[in-house]
Amino acid sequence: MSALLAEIRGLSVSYGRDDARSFALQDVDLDIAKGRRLAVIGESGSGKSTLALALAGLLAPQARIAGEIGWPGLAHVPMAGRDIGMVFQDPGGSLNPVLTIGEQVAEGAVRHLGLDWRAARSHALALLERVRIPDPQAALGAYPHQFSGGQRQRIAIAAAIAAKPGLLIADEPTSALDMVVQAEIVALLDDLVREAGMTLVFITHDIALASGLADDIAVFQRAQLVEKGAAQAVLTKPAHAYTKQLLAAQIDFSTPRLIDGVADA
Ligand SMILES: Nc1ncnc2c1ncn2[C@@H]1O[C@H](COP(=O)(O)OP(=O)(O)OP(=O)(O)O)[C@@H](O)[C@H]1O
Repeated sequence: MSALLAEIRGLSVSYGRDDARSFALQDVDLDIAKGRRLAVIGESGSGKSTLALALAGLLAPQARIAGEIGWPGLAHVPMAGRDIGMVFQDPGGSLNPVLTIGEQVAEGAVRHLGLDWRAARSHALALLERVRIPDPQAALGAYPHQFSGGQRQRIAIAAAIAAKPGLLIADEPTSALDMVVQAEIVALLDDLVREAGMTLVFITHDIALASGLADDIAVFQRAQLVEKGAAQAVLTKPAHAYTKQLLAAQIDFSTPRLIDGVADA
């Protein structure tokens, strides 16, 4: 049994006035095991991104929060950028168009690892090589618009892990990409988290994509966590009608790796 990284207890997040409050998350209890890959699945608006932002301490100031997130084993509440790396759907959103790739990937190492810019640039070069950006030396001085969508996402991943975070949260990181590139990015994330022993929270509406990578699955529907468990169990013996519906929709599109690809629990 893995140690716990995070313990989410009775977490509710709501927006709006008292008389018209809408819940983005409602009474969520979820454990995130250290070193495992958790897929958070659900339709649009089910609260997945809210969960990611709550973990990273990045909820909007107007969000009303109840319940708690505990970090057993950590001496302090983790900080986004340093202890938690974030990758979003649109790498354009996380990369600054007017800064070079080198500056952006090196920045986390300067700020959080205390490297000087020269050392951070070497660190950035190694990271760009690691995420397989062609000609990484030239890439250091290039700008985001000079890369394809898939390459930009690889660069955003390099920037997200530059400070060596223990937790990587990827929020729909492949939704804007074509299917071949999607699979490559998922494989890259999988390699990186295994290598570094990172914990991964992978948010997606695509249960088939999640099945290739997840150890554990949490299924959200309308702000509620409706099912959670080891990926193998959730995918082969779903307990909740909504999970069954998601699986049935995938099976209709005949995704053979849905069950075959499930990581061992
Ligand atoms: N800052 C905010 N102010 C008001 N409502 C919000 C805010 N952020 C999220 N919500 C609402 O909370 C609900 C959950 O949103 P959330 O983005 O977490 O869902 P999601 O499952 O990630 O959806 P998607 O896949 O479309 O990103 C939605 O109804 C959304 O409109």
